[in-house]
Amino acid sequence: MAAGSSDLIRIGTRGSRLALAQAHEVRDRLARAHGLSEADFEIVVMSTAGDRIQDRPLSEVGGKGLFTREIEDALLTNRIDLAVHSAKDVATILPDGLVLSAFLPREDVRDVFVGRAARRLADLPHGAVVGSASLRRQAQVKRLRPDLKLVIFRGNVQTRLAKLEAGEVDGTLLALAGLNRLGLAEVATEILDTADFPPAPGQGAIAVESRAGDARTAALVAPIHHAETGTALTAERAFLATLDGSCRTPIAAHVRLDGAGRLDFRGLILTPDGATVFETREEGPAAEAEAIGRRAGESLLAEAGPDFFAGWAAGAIRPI
Ligand SMILES: NCc1[nH]cc(CCC(=O)O)c1CC(=O)O
Repeated sequence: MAAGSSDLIRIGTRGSRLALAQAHEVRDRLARAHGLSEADFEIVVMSTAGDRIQDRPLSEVGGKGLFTREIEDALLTNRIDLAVHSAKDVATILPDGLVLSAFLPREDVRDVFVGRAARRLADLPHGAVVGSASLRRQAQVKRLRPDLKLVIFRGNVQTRLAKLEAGEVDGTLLALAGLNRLGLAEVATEILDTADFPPAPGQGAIAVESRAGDARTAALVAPIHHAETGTALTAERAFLATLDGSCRTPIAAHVRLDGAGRLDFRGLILTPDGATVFETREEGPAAEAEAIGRRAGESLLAEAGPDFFAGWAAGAIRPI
């Protein structure tokens, strides 16, 4: 590619260390796939509402695209060519004119416990304090340990680890994928099994977003797209979309592919106190990923009944 700055491939990202690590991974894979060098790319760092609002739980701040909107605006106004996101931060409905054009091979989907008072979640003393900003993780912890006190714990991975170190909480939960990408996996004191801690839809995957009509960027990212991750994410995102993806509902989903064209889907919704859980499993051809995810969502909606979600609207069930 010519060295003229007009030819630079502009990659939009948030500025956290994790976001930058993800943007660099996309850049490096693109460079390898096309015989390009770092000098052919520009990393454009942007701040999102999710980065600026630190004092409230994400579920209260609400709104779709909390970590993506400003970056999507930059795509739509042609200030960047592609955006790199944690797939789990990307809303199920994208702004008109944008598409998810590639997914990188998925990292480990599991959550980890980082404990100070104990190495294992089960060994925390009665009434210990666990910090998490995620309603899903809060509900899953409450389900196993109703005695624990859950507090809102915002900030990027480093900030949360510093708060833990400072003694603000006795333990916290993080995505192993993020720790791996930061080279910080050794801070985990327990890797949580997906049986008890199924991940958020999309956890561990990096998504590339671009303009729908942008053939140049589509061709650029095609070689770095990982088809299996795309299939898993298609099912998990269809599930989330069917359930409305309200950030106020703890939702978990995990797709496994057997490598022979079959897909195994597990999806759950919980009440925030973890006392009630609805779970579904679906199995089918990987080629029907979207329909399987939707079917799983519909079956949970039917099982949980309208009151499950109506309770939220009416405030009958409160976020912890
Ligand atoms: N906005 C939070 C967020 N979005 C993606 C990740 C981790 C990386 C991933 O799931 O791919 C994290 C941090 C965490 O959950 O610990």
